[in-house]
Amino acid sequence: MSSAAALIGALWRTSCRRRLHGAPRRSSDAPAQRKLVRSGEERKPVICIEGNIASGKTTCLEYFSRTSDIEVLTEPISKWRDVRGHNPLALMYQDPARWGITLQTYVQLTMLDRHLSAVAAPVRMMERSLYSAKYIFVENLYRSGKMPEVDFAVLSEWFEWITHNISIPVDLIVYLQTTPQTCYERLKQRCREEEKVIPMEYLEATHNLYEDWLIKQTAFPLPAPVLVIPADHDQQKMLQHYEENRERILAASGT
Ligand SMILES: Nc1ncnc2c1ncn2[C@@H]1O[C@H](COP(=O)(O)OP(=O)(O)O)[C@@H](O)[C@H]1O
Ligand SMILES: O=c1ccn([C@H]2C[C@H](O)[C@@H](COP(=O)(O)O)O2)c(=O)[nH]1
Repeated sequence: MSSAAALIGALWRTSCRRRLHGAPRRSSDAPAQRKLVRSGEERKPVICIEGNIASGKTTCLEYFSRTSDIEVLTEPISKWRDVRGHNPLALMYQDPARWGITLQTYVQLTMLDRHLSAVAAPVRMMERSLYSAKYIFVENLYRSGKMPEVDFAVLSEWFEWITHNISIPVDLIVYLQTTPQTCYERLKQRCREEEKVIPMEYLEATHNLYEDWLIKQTAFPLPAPVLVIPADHDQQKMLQHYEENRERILAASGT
């Protein structure tokens, strides 16, 4: 994979991360943790756009992609739908107990690759993260009884090894906060073949996990501060919200 080469030249180095005053402990804040970091590259701000399925993340990224100084990375969903001729996303929705670990292993790899890829512009905005793959989707499969305990244990070991040993810088999380009902309507409108089987209960479960993680901040460590943007509004209103929040987003990323 493209970023594997980046790791080969990586250095073991003490990772001193900025810590917001009073912010909850973050997963990447292990004291004086020596982590693998990309070498030979200036550190640039990274903003992750988080939100439930069909909440409007891609649409938000499209809007910001019109700004030349921002590099936009969407989720590598085309890979999840086609790895050497197989479709692990479709398989997972057909039989989560059998294929959940297959999809989530590949999601973890491809998201890690996204995080480690060279940043081509002064600011990076990316859709979701290694963190939400684990804290929302793996967690949901496990809690709903659709992922065997051994699969959850193996994925958790991988995740913990990665986050303890590799620096995954995130400077700001922008949470597009929707109701599950809004997502259900947008999901139906988008009509992605693999997702036709998604029931409302699935969106409620992932919504609750997002809320526990990013709003109540009780479930899992936060890798970065969170900016919440209410996202149930129509497209035009959302574009206004993005414009209103542009400075806060870019300022919070340190630019
Ligand atoms: N504010 C909005 N109001 C109505 N429909 C929207 C809005 N934002 C996005 N959509 C539509 O909802 C669907 C899902 O949006 P998308 O940006 O793909 O979400 P995500 O990337 O979070 O899955 C798409 O068909 C998109 O055109
Ligand atoms: O870790 C993950 C991340 C995503 N998915 C699924 C959920 C959706 O069906 C797609 C992503 O689509 P968005 O509409 O952009 O949220 O992939 C998953 O199963 N596991």
